[in-house]
Amino acid sequence: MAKGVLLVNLGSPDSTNPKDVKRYLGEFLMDERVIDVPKAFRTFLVKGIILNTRPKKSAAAYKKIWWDEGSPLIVLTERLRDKVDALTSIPTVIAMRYGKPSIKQGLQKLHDKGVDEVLIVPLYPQFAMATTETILVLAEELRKEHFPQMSFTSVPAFYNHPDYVRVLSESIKESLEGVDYEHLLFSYHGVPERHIRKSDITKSHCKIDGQCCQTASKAHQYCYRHQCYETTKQVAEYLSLEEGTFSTSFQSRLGVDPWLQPYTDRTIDKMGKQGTKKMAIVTPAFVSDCLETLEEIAMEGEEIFHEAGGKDFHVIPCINDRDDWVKTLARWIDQWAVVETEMA
Ligand SMILES: C=CC1=C(C)c2cc3[nH]c(cc4nc(cc5[nH]c(cc1n2)c(C)c5CCC(=O)O)C(CCC(=O)O)=C4C)c(C)c3C=C
Ligand SMILES: [Fe+2]
Ligand SMILES: [Fe+2]
Repeated sequence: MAKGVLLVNLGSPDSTNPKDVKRYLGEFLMDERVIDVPKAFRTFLVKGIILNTRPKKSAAAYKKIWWDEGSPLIVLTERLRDKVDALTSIPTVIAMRYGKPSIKQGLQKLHDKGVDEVLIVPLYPQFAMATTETILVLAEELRKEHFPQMSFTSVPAFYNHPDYVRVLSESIKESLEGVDYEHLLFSYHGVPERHIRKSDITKSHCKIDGQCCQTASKAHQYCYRHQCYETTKQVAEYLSLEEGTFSTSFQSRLGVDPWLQPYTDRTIDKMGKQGTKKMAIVTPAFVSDCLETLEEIAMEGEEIFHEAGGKDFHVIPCINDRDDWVKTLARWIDQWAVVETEMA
């Protein structure tokens, strides 16, 4: 039995050309775990409405953040892979849930190296059906159809893992060194409230009422909202942040359904209008900097803050390919390899 690792991130378009952006958004938004409505309605919404207007707007946004080497999200995931691969003896490849390299290509690469035991690492600290779950479901479908000899194990959501909390907290501490700020906002990618209820394995716990996420429940193993608030809480404890100097919000909503609140854009606007002059912002739902951090937060967010009367807007980078994060991932991989070998 030979072991290998598949690091999986969200993915990006092949280029900033609106045609490539349209193809990417089509694959992304037709995923039933992203826009979770009946297929006929999803097809109408995505192909009949969203893909007629959004690709041009998104392409313009991608143009603002694109690097010479390509999409920041892909380049940063490649850098992470190179560093992790150099630290462990287990072959490590990357894959994207949408776009390239696909999960099928990643598994094929591992297969070609003789790997038949795969550790899947969804690069999302918090579980969501639109991220972690869709990766695992697709990987299993591909395994059954193309790689029946392979077996999979996956790294669970690591939102509260002490190693991850330490890496994220240290990254915040370093970025804030010498920075004068009044408020630190933890901005997570949003999801429709409906997704939270759908992922509730108890079918009755998640009410999104401000209390459920603080009341112990086995539902929290799959509750994105709980896991986001827990990441904030544990980082705040690690950094000894004072109550009232930090808060949590949710960004990037799409469509008219209610998404998790408070919304990041409105929060930034409100803070500026209420007199906050210096704020810092961190985006812990993203391991790699991407469109949502480099454009929506660092550009649009800053503009909202300035227009609302704010002055200094400090954006903390994602953990990307930081050495302590690379070492953490390599250690998790090595631990998995040892345990699996001992059990074999
Ligand atoms: C219904 C729509 C969407 C859900 C639900 C959603 C959840 C979700 N997404 C991420 C991480 C990323 N999303 C990114 C871009 C992006 N997300 C959506 C829509 C939903 N996301 C769209 C339409 C886009 C494309 C850009 C745009 O048109 O605005 C990215 C960036 C990709 C990049 O190339 O840089 C990331 C990363 C999470 C973590 C999440 C749920 C928890
Ligand atoms: Fe998204
Ligand atoms: Fe909850």
